[in-house]
Amino acid sequence: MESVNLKKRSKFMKYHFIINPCAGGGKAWTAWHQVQTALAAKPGIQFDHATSQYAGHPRELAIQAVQRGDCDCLVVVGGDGTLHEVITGLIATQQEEPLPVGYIPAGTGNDFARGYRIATEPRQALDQILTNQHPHWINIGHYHDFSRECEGIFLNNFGIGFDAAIVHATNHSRAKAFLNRHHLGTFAYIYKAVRVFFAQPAFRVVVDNDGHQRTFNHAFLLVASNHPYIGGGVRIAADQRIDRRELELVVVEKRHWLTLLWAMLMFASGHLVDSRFAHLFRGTQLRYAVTPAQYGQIDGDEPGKHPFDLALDCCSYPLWQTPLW
Ligand SMILES: Nc1ncnc2c1ncn2[C@@H]1O[C@H](COP(=O)(O)OP(=O)(O)OP(=O)(O)O)[C@@H](O)[C@H]1O
Repeated sequence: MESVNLKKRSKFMKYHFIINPCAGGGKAWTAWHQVQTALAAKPGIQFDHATSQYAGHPRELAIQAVQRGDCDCLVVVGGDGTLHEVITGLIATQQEEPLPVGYIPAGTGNDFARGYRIATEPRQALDQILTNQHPHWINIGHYHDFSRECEGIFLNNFGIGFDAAIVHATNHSRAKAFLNRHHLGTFAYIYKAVRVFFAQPAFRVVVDNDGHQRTFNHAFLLVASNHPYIGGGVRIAADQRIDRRELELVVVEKRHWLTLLWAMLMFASGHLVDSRFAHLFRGTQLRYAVTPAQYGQIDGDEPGKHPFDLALDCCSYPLWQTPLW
């Protein structure tokens, strides 16, 4: 994918907003109203919008925007799941000159905004888009799962085991909608994390590290990251950068519940990578397999519970948004 002609777009751009009104328990809808007010105060900015009506619709709206060809930048108002869907749709269209994306974060976790340094205040995030002058190419994780013969991307992370079981438990919790509505989504994660900690069994991971196999028979947490943050701001890959063509894989083992508890406390405090409990692998390509069946999470979405046989590599996509620093 080339960045040809993207520079000339900085003036007279037309923005197409895609809003997921349900993201963040309705936070995105409030954010969109703030964005609309801010746009109304800036005459001359051309924009239109579409509201997603169901899960999967953001992807379809992104593809339709490319097919119409009547905008210069797609702006997502929603959570990381909505952004993931939109970029998946855009990559699927295989545009010669990719339509750049801006993001107004309004989900529960907003890890992508932390990783790319986007303000969580909608008007400030909008300014980062409107004042931007050139495309910023970000790294994106691409996976092929040979166990199910499917592929896809991740902007944040692809987790298997502990974090994915928390995502599963939280997503299927009856309290989630209530807690989100009252901006208490983080408590739902913590509550489920404690329960999963005791319930989650160890599993087997075989990592192919440049032709040398490393086997972990008691893996508990396995996360491939594209930037440092997971689970609403926990630092799991401290040195990872979203503008660097690289992925980081961390494996944590369950040897004894006390050492695991210590590792999980290091994880929660953002110091896991400094601990002796974490095994790190870095590269533009990663290859590993997991047995038996485990929960997975891809940017917070659930591919289901099954064995994984994964090959990861990197691709890139342009954002039209200046990072905060
Ligand atoms: N109108 C809609 N009704 C229900 N779901 C929708 C609608 N529009 C989009 N979705 C789906 O909602 C899902 C979750 O969105 P998203 O991840 O952005 O919000 P969130 O879960 O609140 O935020 P976070 O991922 O930060 O926790 C996406 O898969 C998206 O397809």
